[in-house]
Amino acid sequence: MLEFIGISTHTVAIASITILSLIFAFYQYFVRPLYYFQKLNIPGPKPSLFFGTVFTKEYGGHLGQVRCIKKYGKFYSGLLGLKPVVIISDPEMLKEVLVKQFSNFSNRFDVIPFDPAVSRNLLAIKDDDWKRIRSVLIPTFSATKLKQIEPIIIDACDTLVGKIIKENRENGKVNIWKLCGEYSMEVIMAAAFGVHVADDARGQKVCKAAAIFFSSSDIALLIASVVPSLYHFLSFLTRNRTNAVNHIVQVARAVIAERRRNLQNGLTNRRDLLQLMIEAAENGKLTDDEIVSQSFIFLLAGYETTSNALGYTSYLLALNPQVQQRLIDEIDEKCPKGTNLTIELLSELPYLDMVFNESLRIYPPAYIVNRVTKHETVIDEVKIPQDMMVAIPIYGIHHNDELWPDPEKFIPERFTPEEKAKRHPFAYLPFGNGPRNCIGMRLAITEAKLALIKILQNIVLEPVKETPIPLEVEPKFTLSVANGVIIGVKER
Ligand code: HEM
Repeated sequence: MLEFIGISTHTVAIASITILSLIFAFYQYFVRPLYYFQKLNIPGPKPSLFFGTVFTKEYGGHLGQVRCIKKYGKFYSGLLGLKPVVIISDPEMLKEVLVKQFSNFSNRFDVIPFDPAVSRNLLAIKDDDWKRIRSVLIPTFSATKLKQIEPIIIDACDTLVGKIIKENRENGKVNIWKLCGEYSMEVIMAAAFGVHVADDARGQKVCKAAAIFFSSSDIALLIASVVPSLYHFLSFLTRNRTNAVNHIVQVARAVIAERRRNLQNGLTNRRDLLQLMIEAAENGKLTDDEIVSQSFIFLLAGYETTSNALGYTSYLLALNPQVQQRLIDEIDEKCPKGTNLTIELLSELPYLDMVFNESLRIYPPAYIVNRVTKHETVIDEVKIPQDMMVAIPIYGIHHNDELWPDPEKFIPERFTPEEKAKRHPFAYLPFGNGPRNCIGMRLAITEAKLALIKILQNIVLEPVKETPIPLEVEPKFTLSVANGVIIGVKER
């Protein structure tokens, strides 16, 4: 019959097989994952075709974590595009993942594909490579080594407070979010790239590149999360990001070369994170590619997180005058204006510690982290398959009212030693936990606390009519805010 209209049965057979194969492939690749967890009897929100659960309004982002924990409990499932993921929020189970069964959970799932020039970074590398590089870098972040970059931080604190006062005198208000960003950038550039942002053209080049990197489109990442193999075909969408990375890499290489020339010429170099890594390289412990990758990841993981933490704390203090006054009293007693700031001072300010901890609880800049299983395991009688991505919803845990009564309230007293002792240590994870926790934690805390002391020695923070209340928080690369945060200040 079909021969009458010029189509042979042979052609029809081939077309039918092709169509059936395509339907089968479509089913296998896109539809089957939707039922993966149903078969395993693991609860979770219903995934949608192509995008799974994590991009949906109801279950995606930081607020989705809170909703899901309430609805599905301590262990639920999701789909990151097509990738099955289990989400664990129970502190005891997390202790198992992050510490007790660490050897099975020592790697992360590669959500972000890194450009090859910076792919040897600590966040991304795996297994023995990670172990080796982490052990080389750990001493670089020790208290003694941190002391060596203290002058960089103190300088940046002075600049920050100078800028706040100037902006307030000119405008009667301050974009504290932006200024905290500049402060954090100044510290990380000086510490990890050895360049001074204000008066070094290379510093400005990296700053510009970083700004492009942090603001560039995530469409490629979104598509890659659905079909990972497509990422490399999307280079036209990631060109800006790749160029930005190349600029950052060029500067890092130039500074490394300059530092080596200095040493050959008998000059001494400043002691910062970069210098400590260069010294490790002299002993054959790191390659130049690895140093560049670490400088890059310190910028990526350390800039926005620390800046946001300081921005959120300033915002919370402005809105909570009683807490702010108590903190000012503590600062006035232990280190009044004019006292030389030092890292040692921080141990004398317990209320500052409580305030900063509570701020990181309410607004954890790294609001989700993950691990991946090497082999199948059982935790709390739940079977977790091999190669499974395990997500840890930090924001959801910090806002779980079973762990934190009145979770939206800013109550620094939650962090008195007595209150802390009553709580499971894995109910609070702003820096992750276990051997693969945040390596920059000590630097971040020091940087933020010294800035807060310097700020409150000089000014009082307060809300103005432009201050966003409530704060609209956006889950981007870090937990961020949409349009900056404007506050008022009064000089003391
Ligand atoms: C307030 C600021 C910061 C926060 C909230 C934060 C948070 C985190 C979190 C939650 C993780 C994952 C931990 C885990 O998976 O258990 C992490 C990892 C990491 N952070 Fe931070 N971080 C901050 C600042 C910094 C700074 C200043 C640096 C570096 C200069 C840094 C470098 C890193 C690196 C390299 C990793 C990967 C560690 C590894 O895999 O071994 N972070 N951070």
